[in-house]
Amino acid sequence: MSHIRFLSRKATAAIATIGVIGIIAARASYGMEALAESPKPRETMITVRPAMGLGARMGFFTLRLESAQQINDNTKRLRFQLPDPNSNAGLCLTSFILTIHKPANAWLPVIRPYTPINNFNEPGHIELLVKKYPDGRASSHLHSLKPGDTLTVRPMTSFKWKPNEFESINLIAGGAGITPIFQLIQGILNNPADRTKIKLIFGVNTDKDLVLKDELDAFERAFPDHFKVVYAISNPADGSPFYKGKVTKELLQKELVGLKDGKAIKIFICGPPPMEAFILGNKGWFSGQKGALEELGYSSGQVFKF
Ligand SMILES: Cc1cc2nc3c(=O)[nH]c(=O)nc-3n(C[C@H](O)[C@H](O)[C@H](O)COP(=O)(O)OP(=O)(O)OC[C@H]3O[C@@H](n4cnc5c(N)ncnc54)[C@H](O)[C@@H]3O)c2cc1C
Repeated sequence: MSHIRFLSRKATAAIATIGVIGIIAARASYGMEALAESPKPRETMITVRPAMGLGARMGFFTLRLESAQQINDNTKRLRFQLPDPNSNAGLCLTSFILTIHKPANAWLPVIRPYTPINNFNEPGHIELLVKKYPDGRASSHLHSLKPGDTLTVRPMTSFKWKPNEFESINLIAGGAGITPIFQLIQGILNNPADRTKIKLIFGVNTDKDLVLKDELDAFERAFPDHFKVVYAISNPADGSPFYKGKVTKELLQKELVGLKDGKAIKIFICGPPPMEAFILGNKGWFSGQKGALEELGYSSGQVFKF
């Protein structure tokens, strides 16, 4: 019995390893193609020189942590130096990076996506905003990094943004899910040729979870005709000036802009699993739960989930 169990554990690990390598290779080649094919506006181009080391040939790069800033009790802003201080990171709107590290006692590496949030025009750096989950393998590792430590990453393309493809977009972010949404907002507003109107609904648990609020407020002041934000707090502090409660169907109905059946609209969403299930639905073998957006008449083609 124990022999059979041992063999099956080995087989399982081998299959898992092949699977992970396959996923990395497939996603890596997708990312390469996507980066090569996509139109690359000058302001969203970054050129990362490959690090000379393990993984360089697969498109992985080694970044050095310059500084780590604690934003609230569970979130850090991590600033990494790019290999070339004079170039920017080679990402197009929208992108994320895969981080990879191998815990000492683990067979397989831990690979997770994170979203650069700094201005893509800025040379020499990328910045991540990372929320630490209790026992979270990647987030705990990232939070443990000290200035001078290195991190292996792989750039990847997400939704390929084309300026002015949509007249208006609605963005729905929950908690740490603000990062890809913020990247999109910043990329649009930093491009004077992009006239897309943006409405953001940002839901969090408490007032202190409103990360990037200063930056969002500054965008709203600078681009009052193009960007509006609504903050929703499920457990607000006394006197909190924001919408009180979770993101509900009623709130979506009140705040989302644009026509449900218009082609000129797109909705982007990134949030914790329960929020995404509520808004997008949870359809599977045992559940046929409709999402709030579908109930409000939006079609799945109008929605992109990061
Ligand atoms: C495209 C994309 C971009 C992302 N960008 C960022 C980013 O910029 N910043 C950032 O902080 N995160 C980001 N994430 C989430 C990130 O990739 C990890 O999923 C997250 O950090 C947890 O990984 P972990 O290894 O620490 O936790 P795990 O070891 O995978 O899980 C540990 C525990 O945390 C819980 N947990 C894990 N993820 C979540 C979650 N999202 N909500 C609630 N509980 C959770 C698990 O249920 C488990 O109990 C992004 C995800 C995607 C898909």
